[in-house]
Amino acid sequence: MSDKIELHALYGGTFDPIHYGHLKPVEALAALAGLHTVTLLPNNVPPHRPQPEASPAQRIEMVRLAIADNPLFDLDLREMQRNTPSFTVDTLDELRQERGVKQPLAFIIGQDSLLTLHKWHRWQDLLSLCHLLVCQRPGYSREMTTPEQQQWLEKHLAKRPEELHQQPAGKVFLAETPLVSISATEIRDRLHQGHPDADLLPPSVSEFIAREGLYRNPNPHAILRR
Ligand SMILES: Nc1ncnc2c1ncn2[C@@H]1O[C@H](COP(=O)(O)OP(=O)(O)OP(=O)(O)O)[C@@H](O)[C@H]1O
Ligand SMILES: O=C(O)c1ccc[n+]([C@@H]2O[C@H](COP(=O)([O-])O)[C@@H](O)[C@H]2O)c1
Repeated sequence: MSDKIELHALYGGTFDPIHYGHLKPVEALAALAGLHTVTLLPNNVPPHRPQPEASPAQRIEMVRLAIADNPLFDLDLREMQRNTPSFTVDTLDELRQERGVKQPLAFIIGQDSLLTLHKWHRWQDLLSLCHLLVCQRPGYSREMTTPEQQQWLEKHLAKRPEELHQQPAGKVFLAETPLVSISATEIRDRLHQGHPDADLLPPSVSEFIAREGLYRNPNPHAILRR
């Protein structure tokens, strides 16, 4: 048996609901970065946004259905066990304690999340705990918004995916993933207006949403967004 420690990648999200914009870019990322497994990590209390419309149990079930036939993905429910804001740095601290200092760990985000990373709790500690693997997202620049953030990015950029496997943390990998123009907000809005969600998410998730009558009532957050 090889004693090589494999890179473990986690993909956090609110997944309200999970959709092809989550799944397709990450499948491509896995091929580019040599990931054998991607662990989906649904949050309980999203730190920087309104509470999800679907319940935790419904979001978990949608994730389960979405990945049921795809051996690339598995599921970690640890954030669901905490009722405090699901700060990523807390989850990574916990994983580091479990996995030790040598295990290469990565956290996957979309480009929109990278651009607001400086607002995350203890964001400066993230790269001491993991690598960040970043999928492109339509409408979001690959340039950071300030020279300081751009400098930070360039200092940590991984030039080759191999670097992610050779050290436990500290690199940012900007992956050339396909642009998928889907958001959970768009899906919720479509369903609130009685439009179909076809082709935006896996059929099993779409069927679950219909069965549960999810996202059917007028959007509870619409007033807040005006
Ligand atoms: N279409 C997409 N392309 C690339 N990354 C995405 C895409 N949709 C979501 N992500 C990334 O997936 C992670 C989890 O996202 P989240 O569950 O909030 O989905 P969302 O579609 O952005 O939701 P919402 O519209 O409710 O804000 C984030 O890091 C986000 O950047
Ligand atoms: O730790 C933070 O401060 C923090 C702030 C915003 C988002 N996150 C995490 O980033 C992931 C994507 O978040 P979201 O809101 O786009 O679904 C999810 O795992 C969140 O818990 C984490």
